[in-house]
Amino acid sequence: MPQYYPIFMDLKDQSVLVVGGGNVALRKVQTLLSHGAVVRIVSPKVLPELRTLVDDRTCYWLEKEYSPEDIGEACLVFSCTENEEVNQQVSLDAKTHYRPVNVVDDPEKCSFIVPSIMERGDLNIAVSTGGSSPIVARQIRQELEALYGSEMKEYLSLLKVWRTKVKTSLPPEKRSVFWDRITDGEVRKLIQEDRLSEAEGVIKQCFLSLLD
Ligand SMILES: C[C@@]1(CC(=O)O)c2cc3[nH]c(cc4nc(cc5[nH]c(cc(n2)[C@H]1CCC(=O)O)[C@@](C)(CC(=O)O)[C@@H]5CCC(=O)O)C(CC(=O)O)=C4CCC(=O)O)c(CCC(=O)O)c3CC(=O)O
Ligand SMILES: NC(=O)C1=CN([C@@H]2O[C@H](COP(=O)(O)OP(=O)(O)OC[C@H]3O[C@@H](n4cnc5c(N)ncnc54)[C@H](O)[C@@H]3O)[C@@H](O)[C@H]2O)C=CC1
Repeated sequence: MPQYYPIFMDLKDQSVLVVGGGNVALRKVQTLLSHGAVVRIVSPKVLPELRTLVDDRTCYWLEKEYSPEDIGEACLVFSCTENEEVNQQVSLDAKTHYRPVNVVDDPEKCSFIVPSIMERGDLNIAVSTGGSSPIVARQIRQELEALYGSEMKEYLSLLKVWRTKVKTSLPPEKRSVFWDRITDGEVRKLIQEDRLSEAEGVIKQCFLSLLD
């Protein structure tokens, strides 16, 4: 089988359906909410943690068993029940409506699977083992978290600001000299050591040295 095709999807204000209200549903709902999705849970029961999110109006809960019309406007569908028949039905209905679907315990019924993710500001790393071992995906994510610390947030936002300036002020051949120098490790290290103004100084000096 070919590998899954990874994409980064904008879920802000998009409707997402989660069928089931157990631990797996909770994990998926938390990640979906932190990415701005409008989450609808369909389940006769939900865990207290999900109940709190519903009470706080962070997501919606339809207190009932799943039925096909629940697919509604959902741009993504997650089936997180322990009932294989229900999971099979959700998968079929979603596919009939051409909606991407994730079924927790059966990659065969999935049209997409969820990676292990880490975020540091604009840095977003997603790790997948294609379903071979979610635990290994988690471990690799944890190794990457140790490698890329909180400095990445500041580092990337600084580079983003300079990118616009550099694009308009330097010719292409000088731009690559600039970026090679700025990303050679020194600036990131200074930010790591909380020496932000020195980091900015290195960037500024390099920029000025390349201006005609
Ligand atoms: C195929 C996939 C479908 C999907 O869910 O999209 C799938 C399937 C299954 N997972 C199972 C078990 C566990 N999964 C986790 C955790 C995560 N599982 C995630 C993704 C995926 N899981 C997709 C493939 C990802 C890939 O590898 O590419 C993560 C990355 C993302 C997320 O779910 O949000 C998230 C880590 C987040 C993080 O911490 O970074 C833990 C807890 C842990 O270890 O922390 C347990 C043990 C808990 C327990 O068993 O109680 C089982 C049961 C059989 C088994 O035990 O193996 C199946 C079914 C099967 O394999 O048939
Ligand atoms: N992909 C993954 O990461 C993992 C998958 N699993 C598997 O995923 C399944 C779910 O795991 P948990 O959340 O721990 O189970 P759980 O038993 O805590 O939750 C199942 C939920 O489904 C709901 N449900 C049952 N019938 C329904 C219906 N007809 N319509 C709507 N909702 C319905 C229940 O009310 C309950 O809230 C299990 O089969 C488990 O083996 C387990 C661990 C990890």
